[in-house]
Amino acid sequence: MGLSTGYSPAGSRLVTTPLGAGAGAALRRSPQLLRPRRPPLATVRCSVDTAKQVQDSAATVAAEQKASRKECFGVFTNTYDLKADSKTKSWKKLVNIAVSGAAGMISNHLLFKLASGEVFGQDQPIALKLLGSERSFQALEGVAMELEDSLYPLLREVSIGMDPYEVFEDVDWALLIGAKPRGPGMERAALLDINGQIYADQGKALNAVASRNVKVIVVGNPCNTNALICMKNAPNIPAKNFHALTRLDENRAKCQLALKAGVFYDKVSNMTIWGNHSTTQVPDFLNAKIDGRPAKEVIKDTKWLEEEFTMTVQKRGGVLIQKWGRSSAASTAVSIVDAIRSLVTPTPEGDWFSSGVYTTGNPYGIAEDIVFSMPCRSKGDGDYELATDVLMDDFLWERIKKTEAELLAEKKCVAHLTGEGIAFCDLPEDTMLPGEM
Ligand SMILES: NC(=O)C1=CN([C@@H]2O[C@H](COP(=O)(O)OP(=O)(O)OC[C@H]3O[C@@H](n4cnc5c(N)ncnc54)[C@H](OP(=O)(O)O)[C@@H]3O)[C@@H](O)[C@H]2O)C=CC1
Ligand SMILES: O=C([O-])CC(=O)C(=O)O
Repeated sequence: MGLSTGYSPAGSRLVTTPLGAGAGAALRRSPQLLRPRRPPLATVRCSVDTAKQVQDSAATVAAEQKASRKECFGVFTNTYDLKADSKTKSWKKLVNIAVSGAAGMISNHLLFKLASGEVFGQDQPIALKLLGSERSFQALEGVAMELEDSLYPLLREVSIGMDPYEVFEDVDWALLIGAKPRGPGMERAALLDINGQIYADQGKALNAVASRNVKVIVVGNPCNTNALICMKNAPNIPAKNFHALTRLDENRAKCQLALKAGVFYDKVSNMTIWGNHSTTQVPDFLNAKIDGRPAKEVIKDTKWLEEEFTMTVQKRGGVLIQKWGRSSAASTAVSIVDAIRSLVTPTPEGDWFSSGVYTTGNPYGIAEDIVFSMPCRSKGDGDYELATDVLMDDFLWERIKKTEAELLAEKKCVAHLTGEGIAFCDLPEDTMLPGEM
């Protein structure tokens, strides 16, 4: 970084300031400027590649700088030369990551993990594109200020906005967390409709402007059906690229098996969560292994596995809310990190991980055309294959059918959002999110 530029307190004029003062200038903006009608958005790159400046005409560069700086947050308006950094530090090409619900609880943990390099690696510079709303915009600026103050070397750009068509432009990853929480007395059908609408809009936006190979992880609940809606509204993006987060459930299940077996949790492998991220989910103890041996051989108490273990995992979120008064945020952020890392690093030989993915073409006989948590393996290229070396028995299959029935019913409730006709909502029973009791 050389000369640094920031917003003037007056707003429209760009001023050149000594290095570091750009952030201060951004923070001193008046309240109106802190909440502009149209928020600053990264419709162009935040940064200006100084190597490129040498070749381009001065006028083009000036225009590009003006446009880009206007649309980035605080210190991230500053010029940097990523090419020079890549050379000296062997950094990879910048990865663009969009996060929705970015001012929420989960994001508050996740963003700092992303920026620290623990997710994509210490040689991977990133740009964060944070999606908020009128409701959260000021909070989002607070989040961006904390990111500025953390001085993460790998965090090259931060932009904030309220329009998914602008925030999602060229993104390589979309971590979709924003969703209305289910309030007391609210029907699951109403939640499906409200949040489904959000995910239909965001799917359309991804379809229009994101990288053609964007990987999408849907966290906002009900995450399986939200992921299906998002995917159906993004026909130009491979269906395989959409995931619903069930990694938190997998982590919870591993923890319970480790506790019962008296081992550390890194000894538990092949832990599948089948189905919906709800209380019908199926933590699979038939295929799970402890220290390389079938879990059922190590834990001989079948009653415990079938009843207590299963229920504890299904309802872990609710118990946590009762204790803490809020839903899991830190452990959810950790599980999002795990989910991403499972896609960008090769799966250890013989193991697998759980993710809610599109069922079409699945080898297990699960109904097609839903998003269902299943065992996956990755070569570390962002893609995955479903594991085929999986055992099935009557107990497991019966439970899988129950969670499948729930997802098929959810799908009917949102037919108006997936382009499949008129919605008809007749849920088999009002099952709960893991966080509800
Ligand atoms: N899959 C999983 O394993 C888990 C999923 N979850 C789910 O993740 C989601 C986010 O959780 P968390 O970060 O704790 O929640 P928060 O309430 O802290 O944040 C959620 C964000 O959602 C956005 N939002 C979108 N629409 C609405 C709306 N109509 N009303 C209120 N907020 C809205 C808000 O941002 P903005 O205003 O900017 O849009 C808000 O910041 C929830 O749906 C939760 O159920 C939680 C734990 C585990
Ligand atoms: O229901 C919620 O919001 C929380 C949740 O998904 C979980 O803890 O698994």
